[in-house]
Amino acid sequence: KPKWQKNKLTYRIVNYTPDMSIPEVDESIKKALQVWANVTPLRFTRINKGIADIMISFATRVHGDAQPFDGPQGTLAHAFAPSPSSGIGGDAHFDDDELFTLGSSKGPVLFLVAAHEFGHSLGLSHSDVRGALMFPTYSFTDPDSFSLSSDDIRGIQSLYGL
Ligand SMILES: CN1c2ccc([C@H]3CN(Cc4ccccc4)C(=O)CO3)cc2CS1(=O)=O
Ligand SMILES: [Zn+2]
Ligand SMILES: [Zn+2]
Repeated sequence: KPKWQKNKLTYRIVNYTPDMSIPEVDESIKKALQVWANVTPLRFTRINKGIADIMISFATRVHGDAQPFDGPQGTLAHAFAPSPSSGIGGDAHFDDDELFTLGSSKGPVLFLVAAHEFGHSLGLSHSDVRGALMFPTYSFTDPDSFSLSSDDIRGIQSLYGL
C-alpha cells in the first residue's frame, strides 16, 4: 500500500469554489486534515504557492487528468494515492458541478467530502463498514457530531501508527 514516507506534509488550496466563502473553504479543508492528524503522527502545513504534497483544486468535467468529472451528482470528488514518482499523488480534486456547503443538507458538506478524500490522499481505500468515513457513498451527517469510525482509525494507523 503506497504511503507517505514522511510525517510532515504540505497542502495548497489552488483555487476556490463559488459555493462558499474563502474562509469557509479554508476552514473546511483545515478541519478535514485535522481529522487525520488527530489519530496519527501526520502534520499538515499550508503553503500558498509552489508545489505542495497535497494540491487541492475545484474543477468540472475534463480537467487535466484521466478522470473527468461527471456533472452534478454522482462523483463528488476524487483523490490520488501517495506516489513516490508522480506529482499528482496525494492531490484532491472536487467536482464544482456539485453545490458544496458548510453544513446544510442542500448539498455535500465540503468538510466531510474533503475528510474522505484526504483518506485516499494518505493511502486509504474504501471501507465496507457502513458508517465509516471511507465508505464509498456519501451520507449527510452533522459536521459538528462527526467522528472517525474505528475502521477508519485502524486503517490509517496501520499505515502511519498513532
Ligand atoms: C462523510 N462521508 C463521505 C464523504 C464522501 C464520500 C465520497 C462519496 N462520493 C460519491 C460516490 C458515490 C458512489 C460511489 C463512489 C463515489 C464521492 O465521489 C467522494 O466522496 C463518502 C463518504 C462516506 S461518509 O461517511 O458519508
Ligand atoms: Zn481530477
Ligand atoms: Zn472515496
